[in-house]
Amino acid sequence: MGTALFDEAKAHAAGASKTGLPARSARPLCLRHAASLQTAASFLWIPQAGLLAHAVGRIADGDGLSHVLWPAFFVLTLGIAKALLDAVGGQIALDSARTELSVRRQFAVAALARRSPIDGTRPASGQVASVLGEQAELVVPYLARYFPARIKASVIPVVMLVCVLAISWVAALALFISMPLIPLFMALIGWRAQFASEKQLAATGKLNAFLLDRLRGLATIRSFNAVELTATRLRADAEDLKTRTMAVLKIAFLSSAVLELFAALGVAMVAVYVGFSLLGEIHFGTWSGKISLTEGFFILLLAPAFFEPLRELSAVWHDRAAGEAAIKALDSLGECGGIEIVDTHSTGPAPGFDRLDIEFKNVSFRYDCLRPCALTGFNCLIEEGEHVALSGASGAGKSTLLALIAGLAPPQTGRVLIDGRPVDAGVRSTMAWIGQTPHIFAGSLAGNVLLHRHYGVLKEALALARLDGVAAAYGKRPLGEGGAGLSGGEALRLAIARAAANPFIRIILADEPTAHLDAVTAAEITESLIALASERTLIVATHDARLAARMDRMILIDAPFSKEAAVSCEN
Ligand SMILES: Nc1ncnc2c1ncn2[C@@H]1O[C@H](COP(=O)(O)OP(=O)(O)OP(=O)(O)O)[C@@H](O)[C@H]1O
Repeated sequence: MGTALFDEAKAHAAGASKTGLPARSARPLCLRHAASLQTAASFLWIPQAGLLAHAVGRIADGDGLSHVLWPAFFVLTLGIAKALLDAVGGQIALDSARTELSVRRQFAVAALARRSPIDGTRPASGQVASVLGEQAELVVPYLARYFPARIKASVIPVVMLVCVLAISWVAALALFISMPLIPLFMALIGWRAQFASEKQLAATGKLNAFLLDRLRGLATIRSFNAVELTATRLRADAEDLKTRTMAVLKIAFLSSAVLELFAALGVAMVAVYVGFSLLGEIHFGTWSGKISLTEGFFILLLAPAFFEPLRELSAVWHDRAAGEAAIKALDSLGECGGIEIVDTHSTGPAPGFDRLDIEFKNVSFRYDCLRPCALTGFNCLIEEGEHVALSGASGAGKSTLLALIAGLAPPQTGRVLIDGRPVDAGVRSTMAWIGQTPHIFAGSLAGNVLLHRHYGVLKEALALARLDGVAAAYGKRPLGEGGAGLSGGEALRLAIARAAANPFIRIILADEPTAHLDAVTAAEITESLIALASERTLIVATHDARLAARMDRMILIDAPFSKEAAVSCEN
């Protein structure tokens, strides 16, 4: 069962690889099996009702209770079988819905992981967290409950109608008249419900994104005295979400009210007809001329059951609207677009490369078509082991160049070659990136340096980064959130120690490592970097003349709009 679903999920993914989206119309096979079991369970009510009506008829005819023992036994047996089929079907539906959700989540996460960190169009983290965590859960009730309910609603009423029609065409007509009005009204309401659900989920995502963003910048908000303005905006967004949620609830209540009204009318019409027929007031509407108590009771038992699948469908109608909106939101996370990282398939530590020379061949790159090129026709060769400073005016493209070496984006024209081949995940695993604000995980300083590597390398890495004193002071105590408690210089040293603890590193990319540091700390960081880069390639984008002077050579990058070539000069 699980395998079949998985195969189908793989087929989704295969079909999706061209479009970037899983095929939405395909339903896992297991969901169909679950719906079949639950439908079969509902059908068992027909023989149960027949047996009950038969027993009541016998009792009314004055037969002894012994004549109803066998029907009672069969009603009980059918009841147990019905409950079992329903429970097994429900469990299968739930399991398949969860598996389907996992497949869609994996697909969305894989697509997000491909998006480059330099892609400015990436969805906000708060929104992603809201869609992947909270909103995605709405897919489960939609698939597990709505899908089987829809199958039941399309099959069971028809069969029950045929059973009633076999006895009385008037009772069948009463049911038939009230039935189509229900799906019609529910379809009309459903379109509105889905629209409202999509808007509500979008508002939830927006509010989460806004909240996370502002929480991250709480210190800035406080220092610029913008607390009240932020709170006002938050209040307005929360109010908007409340309005949208109320709109969805209003529609949900409306759809239930419509169904109950028509179901009650249908059952009432049948009950009036059967009652007056049994009293002898009505003499038409049956094939046999007169309705018996057994037949009348059978029709009365089937009438509410006729509406039951529709009532069930109405109860999960809102799940459909919310579930489809959640699938849409998940799929939109999985959509291709924006800047993608080159080759995200991790191959583990790279096997031996010959010489990791880095070569730019006529490389041009722009972030999007609305912006000018960040690099134009750029050529250069950096040999393995060289220490190079990238210099140039702010906005000249130094960080962009580092990003292209790391394969965080492919160039639009030209080629970036390392060891004579385009950048891939293997060669990326030989690189360390040292930025101005390294990410510090929740945990101890040693844990942040090692990142699950062997403990043996810790001492040497800390010593190289001149972080041993700080590490001794912290001991096993966890660092504050986002590295709170570490100075900017110490956070940078931690990044250097991390790179030193990784034995596979051969290329170090450093983006303005000494920016915002005082002269003494900048000099210390410079020394640590040079120690780290011994027998390794070091490429530093910097405005720091002292750091640049310690490199073997400097590559000067022209200002934007006029970069035809890079000027290289020996130190
Ligand atoms: N993520 C991004 N999305 C869109 N445009 C970007 C992005 N990052 C940089 N740019 C643009 O690309 C150009 C080059 O930016 P880049 O950061 O590479 O310059 P830089 O030389 O490193 O500047 P600085 O010395 O100020 O750090 C600039 O015009 C910048 O506005």
